[in-house]
Amino acid sequence: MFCYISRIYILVSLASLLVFFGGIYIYLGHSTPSFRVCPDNGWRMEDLTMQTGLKYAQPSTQNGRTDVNSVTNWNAPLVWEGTFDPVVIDAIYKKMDPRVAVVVFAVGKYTRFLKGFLESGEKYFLVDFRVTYYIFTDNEQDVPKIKLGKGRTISVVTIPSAKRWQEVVLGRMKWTTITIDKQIRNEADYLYMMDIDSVFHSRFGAESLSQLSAVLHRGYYKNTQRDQFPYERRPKSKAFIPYDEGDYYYTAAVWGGYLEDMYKLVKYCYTQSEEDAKNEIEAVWQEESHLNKYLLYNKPTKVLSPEYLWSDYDSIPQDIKVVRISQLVKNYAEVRPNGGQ
Ligand SMILES: CC(=O)N[C@H]1[C@@H](OP(=O)(O)OP(=O)(O)OC[C@H]2O[C@@H](n3ccc(=O)[nH]c3=O)[C@H](O)[C@@H]2O)O[C@H](CO)[C@H](O)[C@@H]1O
Ligand SMILES: [Mn+2]
Repeated sequence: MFCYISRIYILVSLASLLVFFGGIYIYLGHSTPSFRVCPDNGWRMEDLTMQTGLKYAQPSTQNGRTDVNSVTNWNAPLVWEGTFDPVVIDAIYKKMDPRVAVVVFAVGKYTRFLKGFLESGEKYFLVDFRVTYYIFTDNEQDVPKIKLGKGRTISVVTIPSAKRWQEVVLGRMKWTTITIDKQIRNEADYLYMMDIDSVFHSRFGAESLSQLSAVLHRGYYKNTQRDQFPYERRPKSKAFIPYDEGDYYYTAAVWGGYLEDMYKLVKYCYTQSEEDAKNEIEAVWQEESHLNKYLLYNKPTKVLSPEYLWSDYDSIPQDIKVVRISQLVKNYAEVRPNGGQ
């Protein structure tokens, strides 16, 4: 009898242990990427909690931006200056203290852009957050020594040189996929992909963080009909989008999200472009075409206005109240290994 009870007791104990640890395993985010937990402090991503006693302006249901739309037709925020309060946003996201990876490529002559990008990034990009710049380059010696803020680091990844710029821009998908698997997965909660030929001019903060955030391309955000978007139109390519479909045209120069969601998307762009290469076709705007295809059928959870990537080539219209980061004017023919466009 005693023996029988103790056997039941052991079985029940084992079962409860299983349930307990199973629960912790699921809680720690091993089930779905959107349930990730910051490993350092156990804070769940996108828990919109805030400390008590914070002082900030009362939000209004009546006043806000009226000159632009600040919500998509799938009810995701469309972020413009004036649609968020940085005090509230920072309070929410600082509680989690996420680790943010920024992946940039500086291959060939593009190392000249590193200094301006990094120095301005230290002034304006997610200030007071933990940031690691992953610099993929074929020339480690040309990575400048920049004074970084607390909790911010640089990690250099050496990759081969390239003969064609198209090879570099598409290669970003391949090398990022490989390096997330090898290294970044254990070091970051969010990941951004960015062009290096840009300079930050103003706050680019935690309001940009979400499961998947994409930026409206400055050239097509206002009056362009969907059949005029520069999507890939040849059915032979994996990036093909028919003329009567499309939401927006997104830039491939700034995009970000949860590490695992970004991994899935970067890998998608990589494998789709590999398929295209097998079929002897290259999408019209390389990875940007594949990115736009993905985001049409897998909607981003935040859409960022062109404030989050403007260009020094263009004048600034009324609805762009602040330029947060801008592409530099460059001599394409001089800076690219196989010349211009
Ligand atoms: C504003 C915008 O929409 N930018 C996109 C547009 O780029 P851009 O015309 O701005 O292309 P780009 O010359 O800046 O190339 C994209 C990035 O690749 C890297 N790079 C490129 C060439 C090279 O020799 N070495 C090197 O390191 C570097 O990080 C650069 O910023 O079209 C490209 C693909 O056609 C990409 O989709 C860019 O994201
Ligand atoms: Mn660029």
